Amino acid sequence: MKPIQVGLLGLGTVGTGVVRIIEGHQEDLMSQVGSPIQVRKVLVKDMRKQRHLNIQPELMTEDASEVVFDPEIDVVVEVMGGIEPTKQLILDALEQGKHVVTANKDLMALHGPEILEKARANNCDVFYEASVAGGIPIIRTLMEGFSSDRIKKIMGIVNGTTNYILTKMSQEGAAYQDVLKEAQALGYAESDPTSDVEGLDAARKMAILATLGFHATVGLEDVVVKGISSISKEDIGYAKRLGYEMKLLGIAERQDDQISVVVQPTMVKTSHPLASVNGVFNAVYVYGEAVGETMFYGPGAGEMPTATSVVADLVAVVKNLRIGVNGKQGHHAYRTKKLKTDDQIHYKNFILLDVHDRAGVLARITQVFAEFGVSLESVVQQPNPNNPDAEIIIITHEASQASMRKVLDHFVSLDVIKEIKSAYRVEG
Ligand SMILES: NC(=O)C1=CN([C@@H]2O[C@H](COP(=O)(O)OP(=O)(O)OC[C@H]3O[C@@H](n4cnc5c(N)ncnc54)[C@H](OP(=O)(O)O)[C@@H]3O)[C@@H](O)[C@H]2O)C=CC1
Ligand SMILES: N[C@@H](CC=O)C(=O)O
Ligand code: NA
Repeated sequence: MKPIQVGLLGLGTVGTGVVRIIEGHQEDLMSQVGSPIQVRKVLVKDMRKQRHLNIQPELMTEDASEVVFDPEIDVVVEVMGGIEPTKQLILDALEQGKHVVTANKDLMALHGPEILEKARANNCDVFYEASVAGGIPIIRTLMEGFSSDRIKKIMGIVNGTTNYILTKMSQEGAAYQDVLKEAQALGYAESDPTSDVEGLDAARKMAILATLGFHATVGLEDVVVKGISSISKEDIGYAKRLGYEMKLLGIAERQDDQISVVVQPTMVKTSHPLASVNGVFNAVYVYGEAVGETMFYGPGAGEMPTATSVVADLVAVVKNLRIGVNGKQGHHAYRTKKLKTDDQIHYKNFILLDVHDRAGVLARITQVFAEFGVSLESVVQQPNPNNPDAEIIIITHEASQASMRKVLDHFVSLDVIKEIKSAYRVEG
């Protein structure tokens, strides 16, 4: 059978893994799809750059048109990242009737609907398994494995870089900046690592997962985002002492036809399976009305895990080619999106207050919670040898986001409170 010709856009961390898997697993791949898979052309930015694998120099190009307009190329694998010129290259490839596999969550979260529409119009596949949770087959799981269920909640640790940083801070007391540098050296971080640490990368992934899970187009603008850069060692220490782990959690919830999607540092009870997801590992917890609780775990970034998902998508394209069903996936986002308002979003909260140590303080504080209808699970006042004042740690029962905001706003002007030191969502 005629070899399948692949054009690669990018030969960085993921692209290198893709070439290694195509070459190293060729026999198995061929047995599954019925023909050899060959890399025909590879786009890079700088051909003089030293590469970590042996690749014939004549396969490399700095001219994207040699990939997207080559009539011999059947599938374009996009692992270069970014929005432009990447988006235009993908649209051009689809226009040429080429199928596309991409690892690009930035692009799929922002322009997924346009790209998928173009693919349908040209009877082409666009697969993007590697874009969320690197090596975990979560996109295929939501699209196919849970097609019969109605998903109510998706909670994910979907950014390897931040999970790596938080784990090292929690387990080794490591300094934030040092661990970030390590994550960059290991190829986990994005070219602009602020998108990892400020939660944007996770937000893009949650937009993709929520779109697939709830069948409504969730855009990046619908995700409320907070990153990890303001988490202190002290916060992590408090979390541990109270029986929680600090995680950057993406949480997408649906109640009837209303949804909410957030990414924020969250204190996760140590008994919850997400609390023990450490290092660069990712996990996605999915709760379905019929199936109940499920969780998917694996490496969320890195050369070979991410390339595994990319090449699996490539195999899916070729299998579709064999049976002539490319571009026939149908619409996944068939529902109208309705977002919850702040008073419809409920969760437990952790609050750490620095207060004046005098009579009546606790009563004043609990009065504010009562005023806004927030019920408390526990209130602990503890001396701090480094602090002449007192620290009060509060865990609330589930309360609406709107009420909690009012409580915190009120605290700012309450004379007995010196500082709201931290406030986090609590799960589990
Ligand atoms: N790294 C990871 O663990 C994961 C990454 N992803 C996604 O995969 C994609 C690739 O990531 P990664 O491999 O880490 O990125 P790298 O930065 O390591 O590699 C990017 C590659 O694309 C090439 N490239 C970038 N821009 C251009 C351009 N304008 N023209 C030509 N070539 C270009 C670069 O060329 P040159 O080598 O010459 O500089 C390089 O080979 C991104 O979308 C990322 O978000 C998804 C999951 C995990
Ligand atoms: N920078 C990302 C890479 C994978 O998507 C991460 O750290 O998870
Ligand atoms: Na995946």
